[in-house]
Amino acid sequence: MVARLAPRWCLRALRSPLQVIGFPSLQLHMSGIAMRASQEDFENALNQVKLLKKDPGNEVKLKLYALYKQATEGPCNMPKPGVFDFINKAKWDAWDALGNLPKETARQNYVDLVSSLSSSSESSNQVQPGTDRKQQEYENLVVTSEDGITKITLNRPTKKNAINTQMYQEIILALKAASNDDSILTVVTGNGDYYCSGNDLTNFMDIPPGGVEEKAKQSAVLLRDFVGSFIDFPKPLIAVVNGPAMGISVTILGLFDAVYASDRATFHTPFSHLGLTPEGCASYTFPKIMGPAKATEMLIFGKKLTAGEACAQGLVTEVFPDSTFQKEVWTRLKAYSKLPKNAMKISKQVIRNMEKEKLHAVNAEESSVLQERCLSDECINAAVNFLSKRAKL
Ligand SMILES: CCCCCC/C=C/C(=O)SCCNC(=O)CCNC(=O)[C@H](O)C(C)(C)COP(=O)(O)OP(=O)(O)OC[C@H]1O[C@@H](n2cnc3c(N)ncnc32)[C@H](O)[C@@H]1OP(=O)(O)O
Repeated sequence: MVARLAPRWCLRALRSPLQVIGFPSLQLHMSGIAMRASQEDFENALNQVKLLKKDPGNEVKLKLYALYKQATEGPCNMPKPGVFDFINKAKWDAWDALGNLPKETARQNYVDLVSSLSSSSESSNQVQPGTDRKQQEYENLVVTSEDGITKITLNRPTKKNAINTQMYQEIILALKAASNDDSILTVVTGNGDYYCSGNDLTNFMDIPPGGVEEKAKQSAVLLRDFVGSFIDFPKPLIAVVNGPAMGISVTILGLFDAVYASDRATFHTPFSHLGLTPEGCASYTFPKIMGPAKATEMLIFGKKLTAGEACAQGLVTEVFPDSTFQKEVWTRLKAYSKLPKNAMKISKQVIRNMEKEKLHAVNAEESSVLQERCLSDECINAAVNFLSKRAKL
C-alpha cells in the first residue's frame, strides 16, 4: 500500500526507523472546513504525490500514509505491531492517531496536504518569457521559455519519446505551469527523430497491489486528466511535429490550435491493431476535422498518413521541408508571439468554450471504454507481442 501512495523517496525514507523518529515535527496546515474532495480529486492527489521532487520528510509521509488508510479503510483496527517493529509501529501510530476521523474528512485532508506540497514544488516551475530559462525539474521533458513562447519538448529520444506514466504526469504539470506563466504561445515538440511513439507499451507492466483492474482504473484516471489538461489549456497551443507521431500523440492534435509538421512526419493511430479504441477526444474531433469516412480509415483501420495527407485532411496546418522545418516554423512562431497577447488568448477561449463541455464528456466516455479495453485479450496479446519482439532484439 505504501508503494501505491508513495514514490521512491517514501520507500527509501521509511527504511530507517531512526530517520522516522529523528525528523522534527512539521506544522501542517489542514484547513478545517473546506470543500469536500471528490474521489477524482483524491485520485489526482494520489498521482500528484508521486511527482513530488522534494522529499517532504518522514513526518509528512506518515501523515500521508495515515490519511490514505483512513480515507480508504476507515479507523485503524489492525493489531498494534511490536515495539521493535519500528517502521510498522510508526505507521500504525500515525493511523491510529486519527481516531474516528470520517473517511471524507481524511480524503479532503489528504488532498489539501498534497496540494500544499505540490504548490510549493510547482512555484519553482514558473517560466519567464524572454529568459530562455531551462526547467530542470522534469525527468522526461525539457521546458524552456524564450520570446514569449514556452516550449515543452518530449525528451525520451531513445524510446522514440513514448509517454510513460511519469511523463503523462509531467506533461500535465508543464501545461499547468505554462497556463500560468507570462508566455503568449505554448509549443509541444519532440527531441530526436520521432515526435512521439504514443503510449509507452511497458506502462501496463507496473501492476499495483490492486491488480490489473486497479491498474486499468488508474490509467483511465490519468488519461482523463491528461487529455483534460489539453481541453482546458487557455492559450494558443501549437504542435511542432518534427517526425513520426503515433497513438495518443496524434489523437490529441485535434485539441491543438495549430499543427506544423516536417515532411518527414507521419500520423499513425494503430488502435485496432493493439486491441484499443480512440482517445484524446479523437472520436469527436477527427470526424469533425476530416469527415467520418477519413476518420474511420485512421481511427478504426489504422491507416498511416503522410504529413501531406494529414494536411490535406485538415489535421495539420502546414507542412515544411525537413531541411528548413525548424528555421521556418520558429520564425513564424516568433512573429505570431508579437501579436496582442490578450486578443489571442481570448479568441482561443471563445473558440474552445463553444464545445468544452462536449469535449470533457467525450474524454470521460473514451477513458471509461479504454479502461475495459486495457483488460481485453486483444490488448494484452498485442502488448505481449510488442514486448516479446523487443526482448529478442
Ligand atoms: C494512461 C494510459 C493511456 C492509454 C492510452 C492509449 C494509448 C494508445 C497509443 O498511444 S497506441 C500507440 C502505441 N505505440 C505503439 O504501438 C508504438 C510501438 N513502437 C513501435 O512500433 C516502434 O518502436 C516504432 C515504430 C515507434 C519505432 O521503430 P524503430 O525505428 O524500429 O525503433 P525501435 O522499435 O527499436 O524503438 C527504439 C526503442 O524505443 C522503444 N519504444 C518505441 N516506442 C515505444 C512505445 N510506444 N512504448 C515503449 N517502448 C517504445 C523500443 O522498444 C526501443 O526500445 P529498446 O531500445 O528496445 O529498449
